[in-house]
Amino acid sequence: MAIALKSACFLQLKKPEVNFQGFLPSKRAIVSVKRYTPVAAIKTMETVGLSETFTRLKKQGKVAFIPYITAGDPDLSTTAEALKVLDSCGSDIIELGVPYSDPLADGPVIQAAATRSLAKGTNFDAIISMLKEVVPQLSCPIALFTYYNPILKRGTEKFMSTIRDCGVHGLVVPDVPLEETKTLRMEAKNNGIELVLLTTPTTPTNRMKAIVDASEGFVYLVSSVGVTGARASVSDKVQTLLQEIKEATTKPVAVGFGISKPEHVKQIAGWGADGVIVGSAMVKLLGEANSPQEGLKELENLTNSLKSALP
Ligand SMILES: O=P(O)(O)OC[C@@H](O)[C@@H](O)c1c[nH]c2ccccc12
Repeated sequence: MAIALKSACFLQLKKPEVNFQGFLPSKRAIVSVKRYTPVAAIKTMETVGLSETFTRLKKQGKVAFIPYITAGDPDLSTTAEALKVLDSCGSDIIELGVPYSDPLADGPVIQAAATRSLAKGTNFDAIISMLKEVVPQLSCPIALFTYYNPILKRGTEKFMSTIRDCGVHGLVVPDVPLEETKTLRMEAKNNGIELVLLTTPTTPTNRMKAIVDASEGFVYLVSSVGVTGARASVSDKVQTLLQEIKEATTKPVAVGFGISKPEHVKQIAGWGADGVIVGSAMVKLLGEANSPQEGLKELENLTNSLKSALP
């Protein structure tokens, strides 16, 4: 397999000569050059799922870096490149958002990204086709991020088998109430998809315990009330919330909402989080740049600065 290294981080992986399609999604062999290894260590990586990723990181005393970007913003080919940049810069899991017309939990940055993407004609089938091309070139797992309606529209079983077949490992659905997750969890399990559930600062303790019990892959701790969007600081309440969740489960906990600076990342890792999730700050760079190449470069720079702040 020929690899042309474009820059310390931006890696152009040629499509592998060997057709990996014959492997089960989780059994793909992959070649990856990680940016932060002084000597480019070419190694074949097995793309593993979310919980296995956290297990590996924990053994290394590392905290997962989990960026979120909106598919199709500014366009799907840039999304494909962005996934490769994020992977090459050492992201441990990538959350890929399916744009939706009524993103009630999203702030202005991600709402605008979804609007731009939908205006470009991005749809679920096009996202799946892109992922079929790109996922075999990645060394980190993808967690698809969607509101509940696109799943219901397609049918839960069909939705799950479709995302499984393109190599997606995880799924995050922020607006499905716990009481309605039974079918979702069953179909996810039947298709080897890890369904991540979310708990918030206002979730009652008993409900939090039920959520962490049901969550697969990791538990998503929403750091603050309100909608997504970069904040100036991270609430100290997150430290207490993390302690409460860790008393209730041994599952990994990743914190999201508002994280946008190296000091945020350091603080959350210091409070014992197993992962940090950064969305709006990433989406803003990609969607508001003067060109896709400029957006990809800025995405690379922000990823490197946040990733280097993590143990
Ligand atoms: O954008 P932020 O503040 O960095 O938060 C992560 C967030 O983007 C991502 O996980 C996400 C995007 N849309 C959401 C809706 C609900 C919960 C989480 C999300």
